[in-house]
Amino acid sequence: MKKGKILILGAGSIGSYLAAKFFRANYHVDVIGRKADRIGEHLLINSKRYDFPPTSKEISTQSTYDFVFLTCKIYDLKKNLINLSKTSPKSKIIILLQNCLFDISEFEHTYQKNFTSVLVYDGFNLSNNKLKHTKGSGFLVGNDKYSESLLQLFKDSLIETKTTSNIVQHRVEKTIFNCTTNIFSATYSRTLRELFADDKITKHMKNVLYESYEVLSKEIEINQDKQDMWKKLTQQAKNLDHYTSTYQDARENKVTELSYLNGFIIKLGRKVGVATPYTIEAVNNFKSKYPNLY
Ligand SMILES: NC(=O)C1=CN([C@@H]2O[C@H](COP(=O)(O)OP(=O)(O)OC[C@H]3O[C@@H](n4cnc5c(N)ncnc54)[C@H](OP(=O)(O)O)[C@@H]3O)[C@@H](O)[C@H]2O)C=CC1
Ligand SMILES: CC(C)(CO)C(=O)C(=O)O
Repeated sequence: MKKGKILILGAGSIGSYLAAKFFRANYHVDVIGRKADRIGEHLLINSKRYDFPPTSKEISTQSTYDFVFLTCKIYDLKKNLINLSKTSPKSKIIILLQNCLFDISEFEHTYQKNFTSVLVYDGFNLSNNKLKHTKGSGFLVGNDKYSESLLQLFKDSLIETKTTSNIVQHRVEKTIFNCTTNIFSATYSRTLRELFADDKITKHMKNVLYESYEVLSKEIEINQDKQDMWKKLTQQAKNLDHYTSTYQDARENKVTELSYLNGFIIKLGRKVGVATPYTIEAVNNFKSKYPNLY
């Protein structure tokens, strides 16, 4: 007998990974994906073969799920939530996995209010039915009324998780890190190691980190200082032979999430009166290389 019912909306890198892991753990999994048929019946995760659940292009109405995972990009999130509310499958929990800063309460005017979010520290890259998974530190789950059942699901599906009592601080830190590295990785087509090996780029990245920090600290109390944050990022990233997700998107000619990262900082900077010249310069450099992907 199946253990529970799960809907995955977005069969990209993260969605396909979760779908295969949950399916192997004997959950009923429905996958919605525009290009999910490219995966077929088997997904290879780091060359290991997983059966892949049936996929479709439309959400079937009136179903009831234990979990709905929204694994689309942030720019598709609102549209998909509206679509979800129109087709109205019911779910006990709706889980958002997007990077960037967003306010969950923004979505709570939709028909269901049971949102939670998870931060992902591993790296995933899907190409046809092959998924490359680079080990970071797993999935980070906050501490709310949904955590227990979510942790149980991940544990049961052999997905590594960690918990935190303050997911907002982690989200802020991750946003600042992504603002600092991703745009440069894409603009210069470099891995993290290669970025940190270049003094000129490193200086620019540090200025972008400081600016992002200054802007966000006007809105949110950040529990570490910017020098420590820079040191932490440098230690974590300088030896990683990893192309950021933004570079991977740009290489595949896919719209990136940069307008929700650096673009968000520029807009918020204007609102709170903090100048962001280094971020604007980084965005202009990116746009001159990829005019349609911002
Ligand atoms: N990949 C990673 O390592 C990490 C990703 N994240 C975050 O997770 C989120 C998802 O990332 P990722 O999996 O890499 O992104 P992908 O672009 O690989 O996957 C998203 C998928 O959702 C599909 N999609 C969106 N809307 C619909 C819809 N209405 N119907 C059907 N399919 C839809 C997209 O289809 P189409 O291709 O047709 O647009 C795409 O295939 C992002 O916000 C990212 O920041 C966080 C940490 C790590
Ligand atoms: C590079 C990393 C790990 C942090 O900036 C990341 O989250 C990404 O690739 O988007």
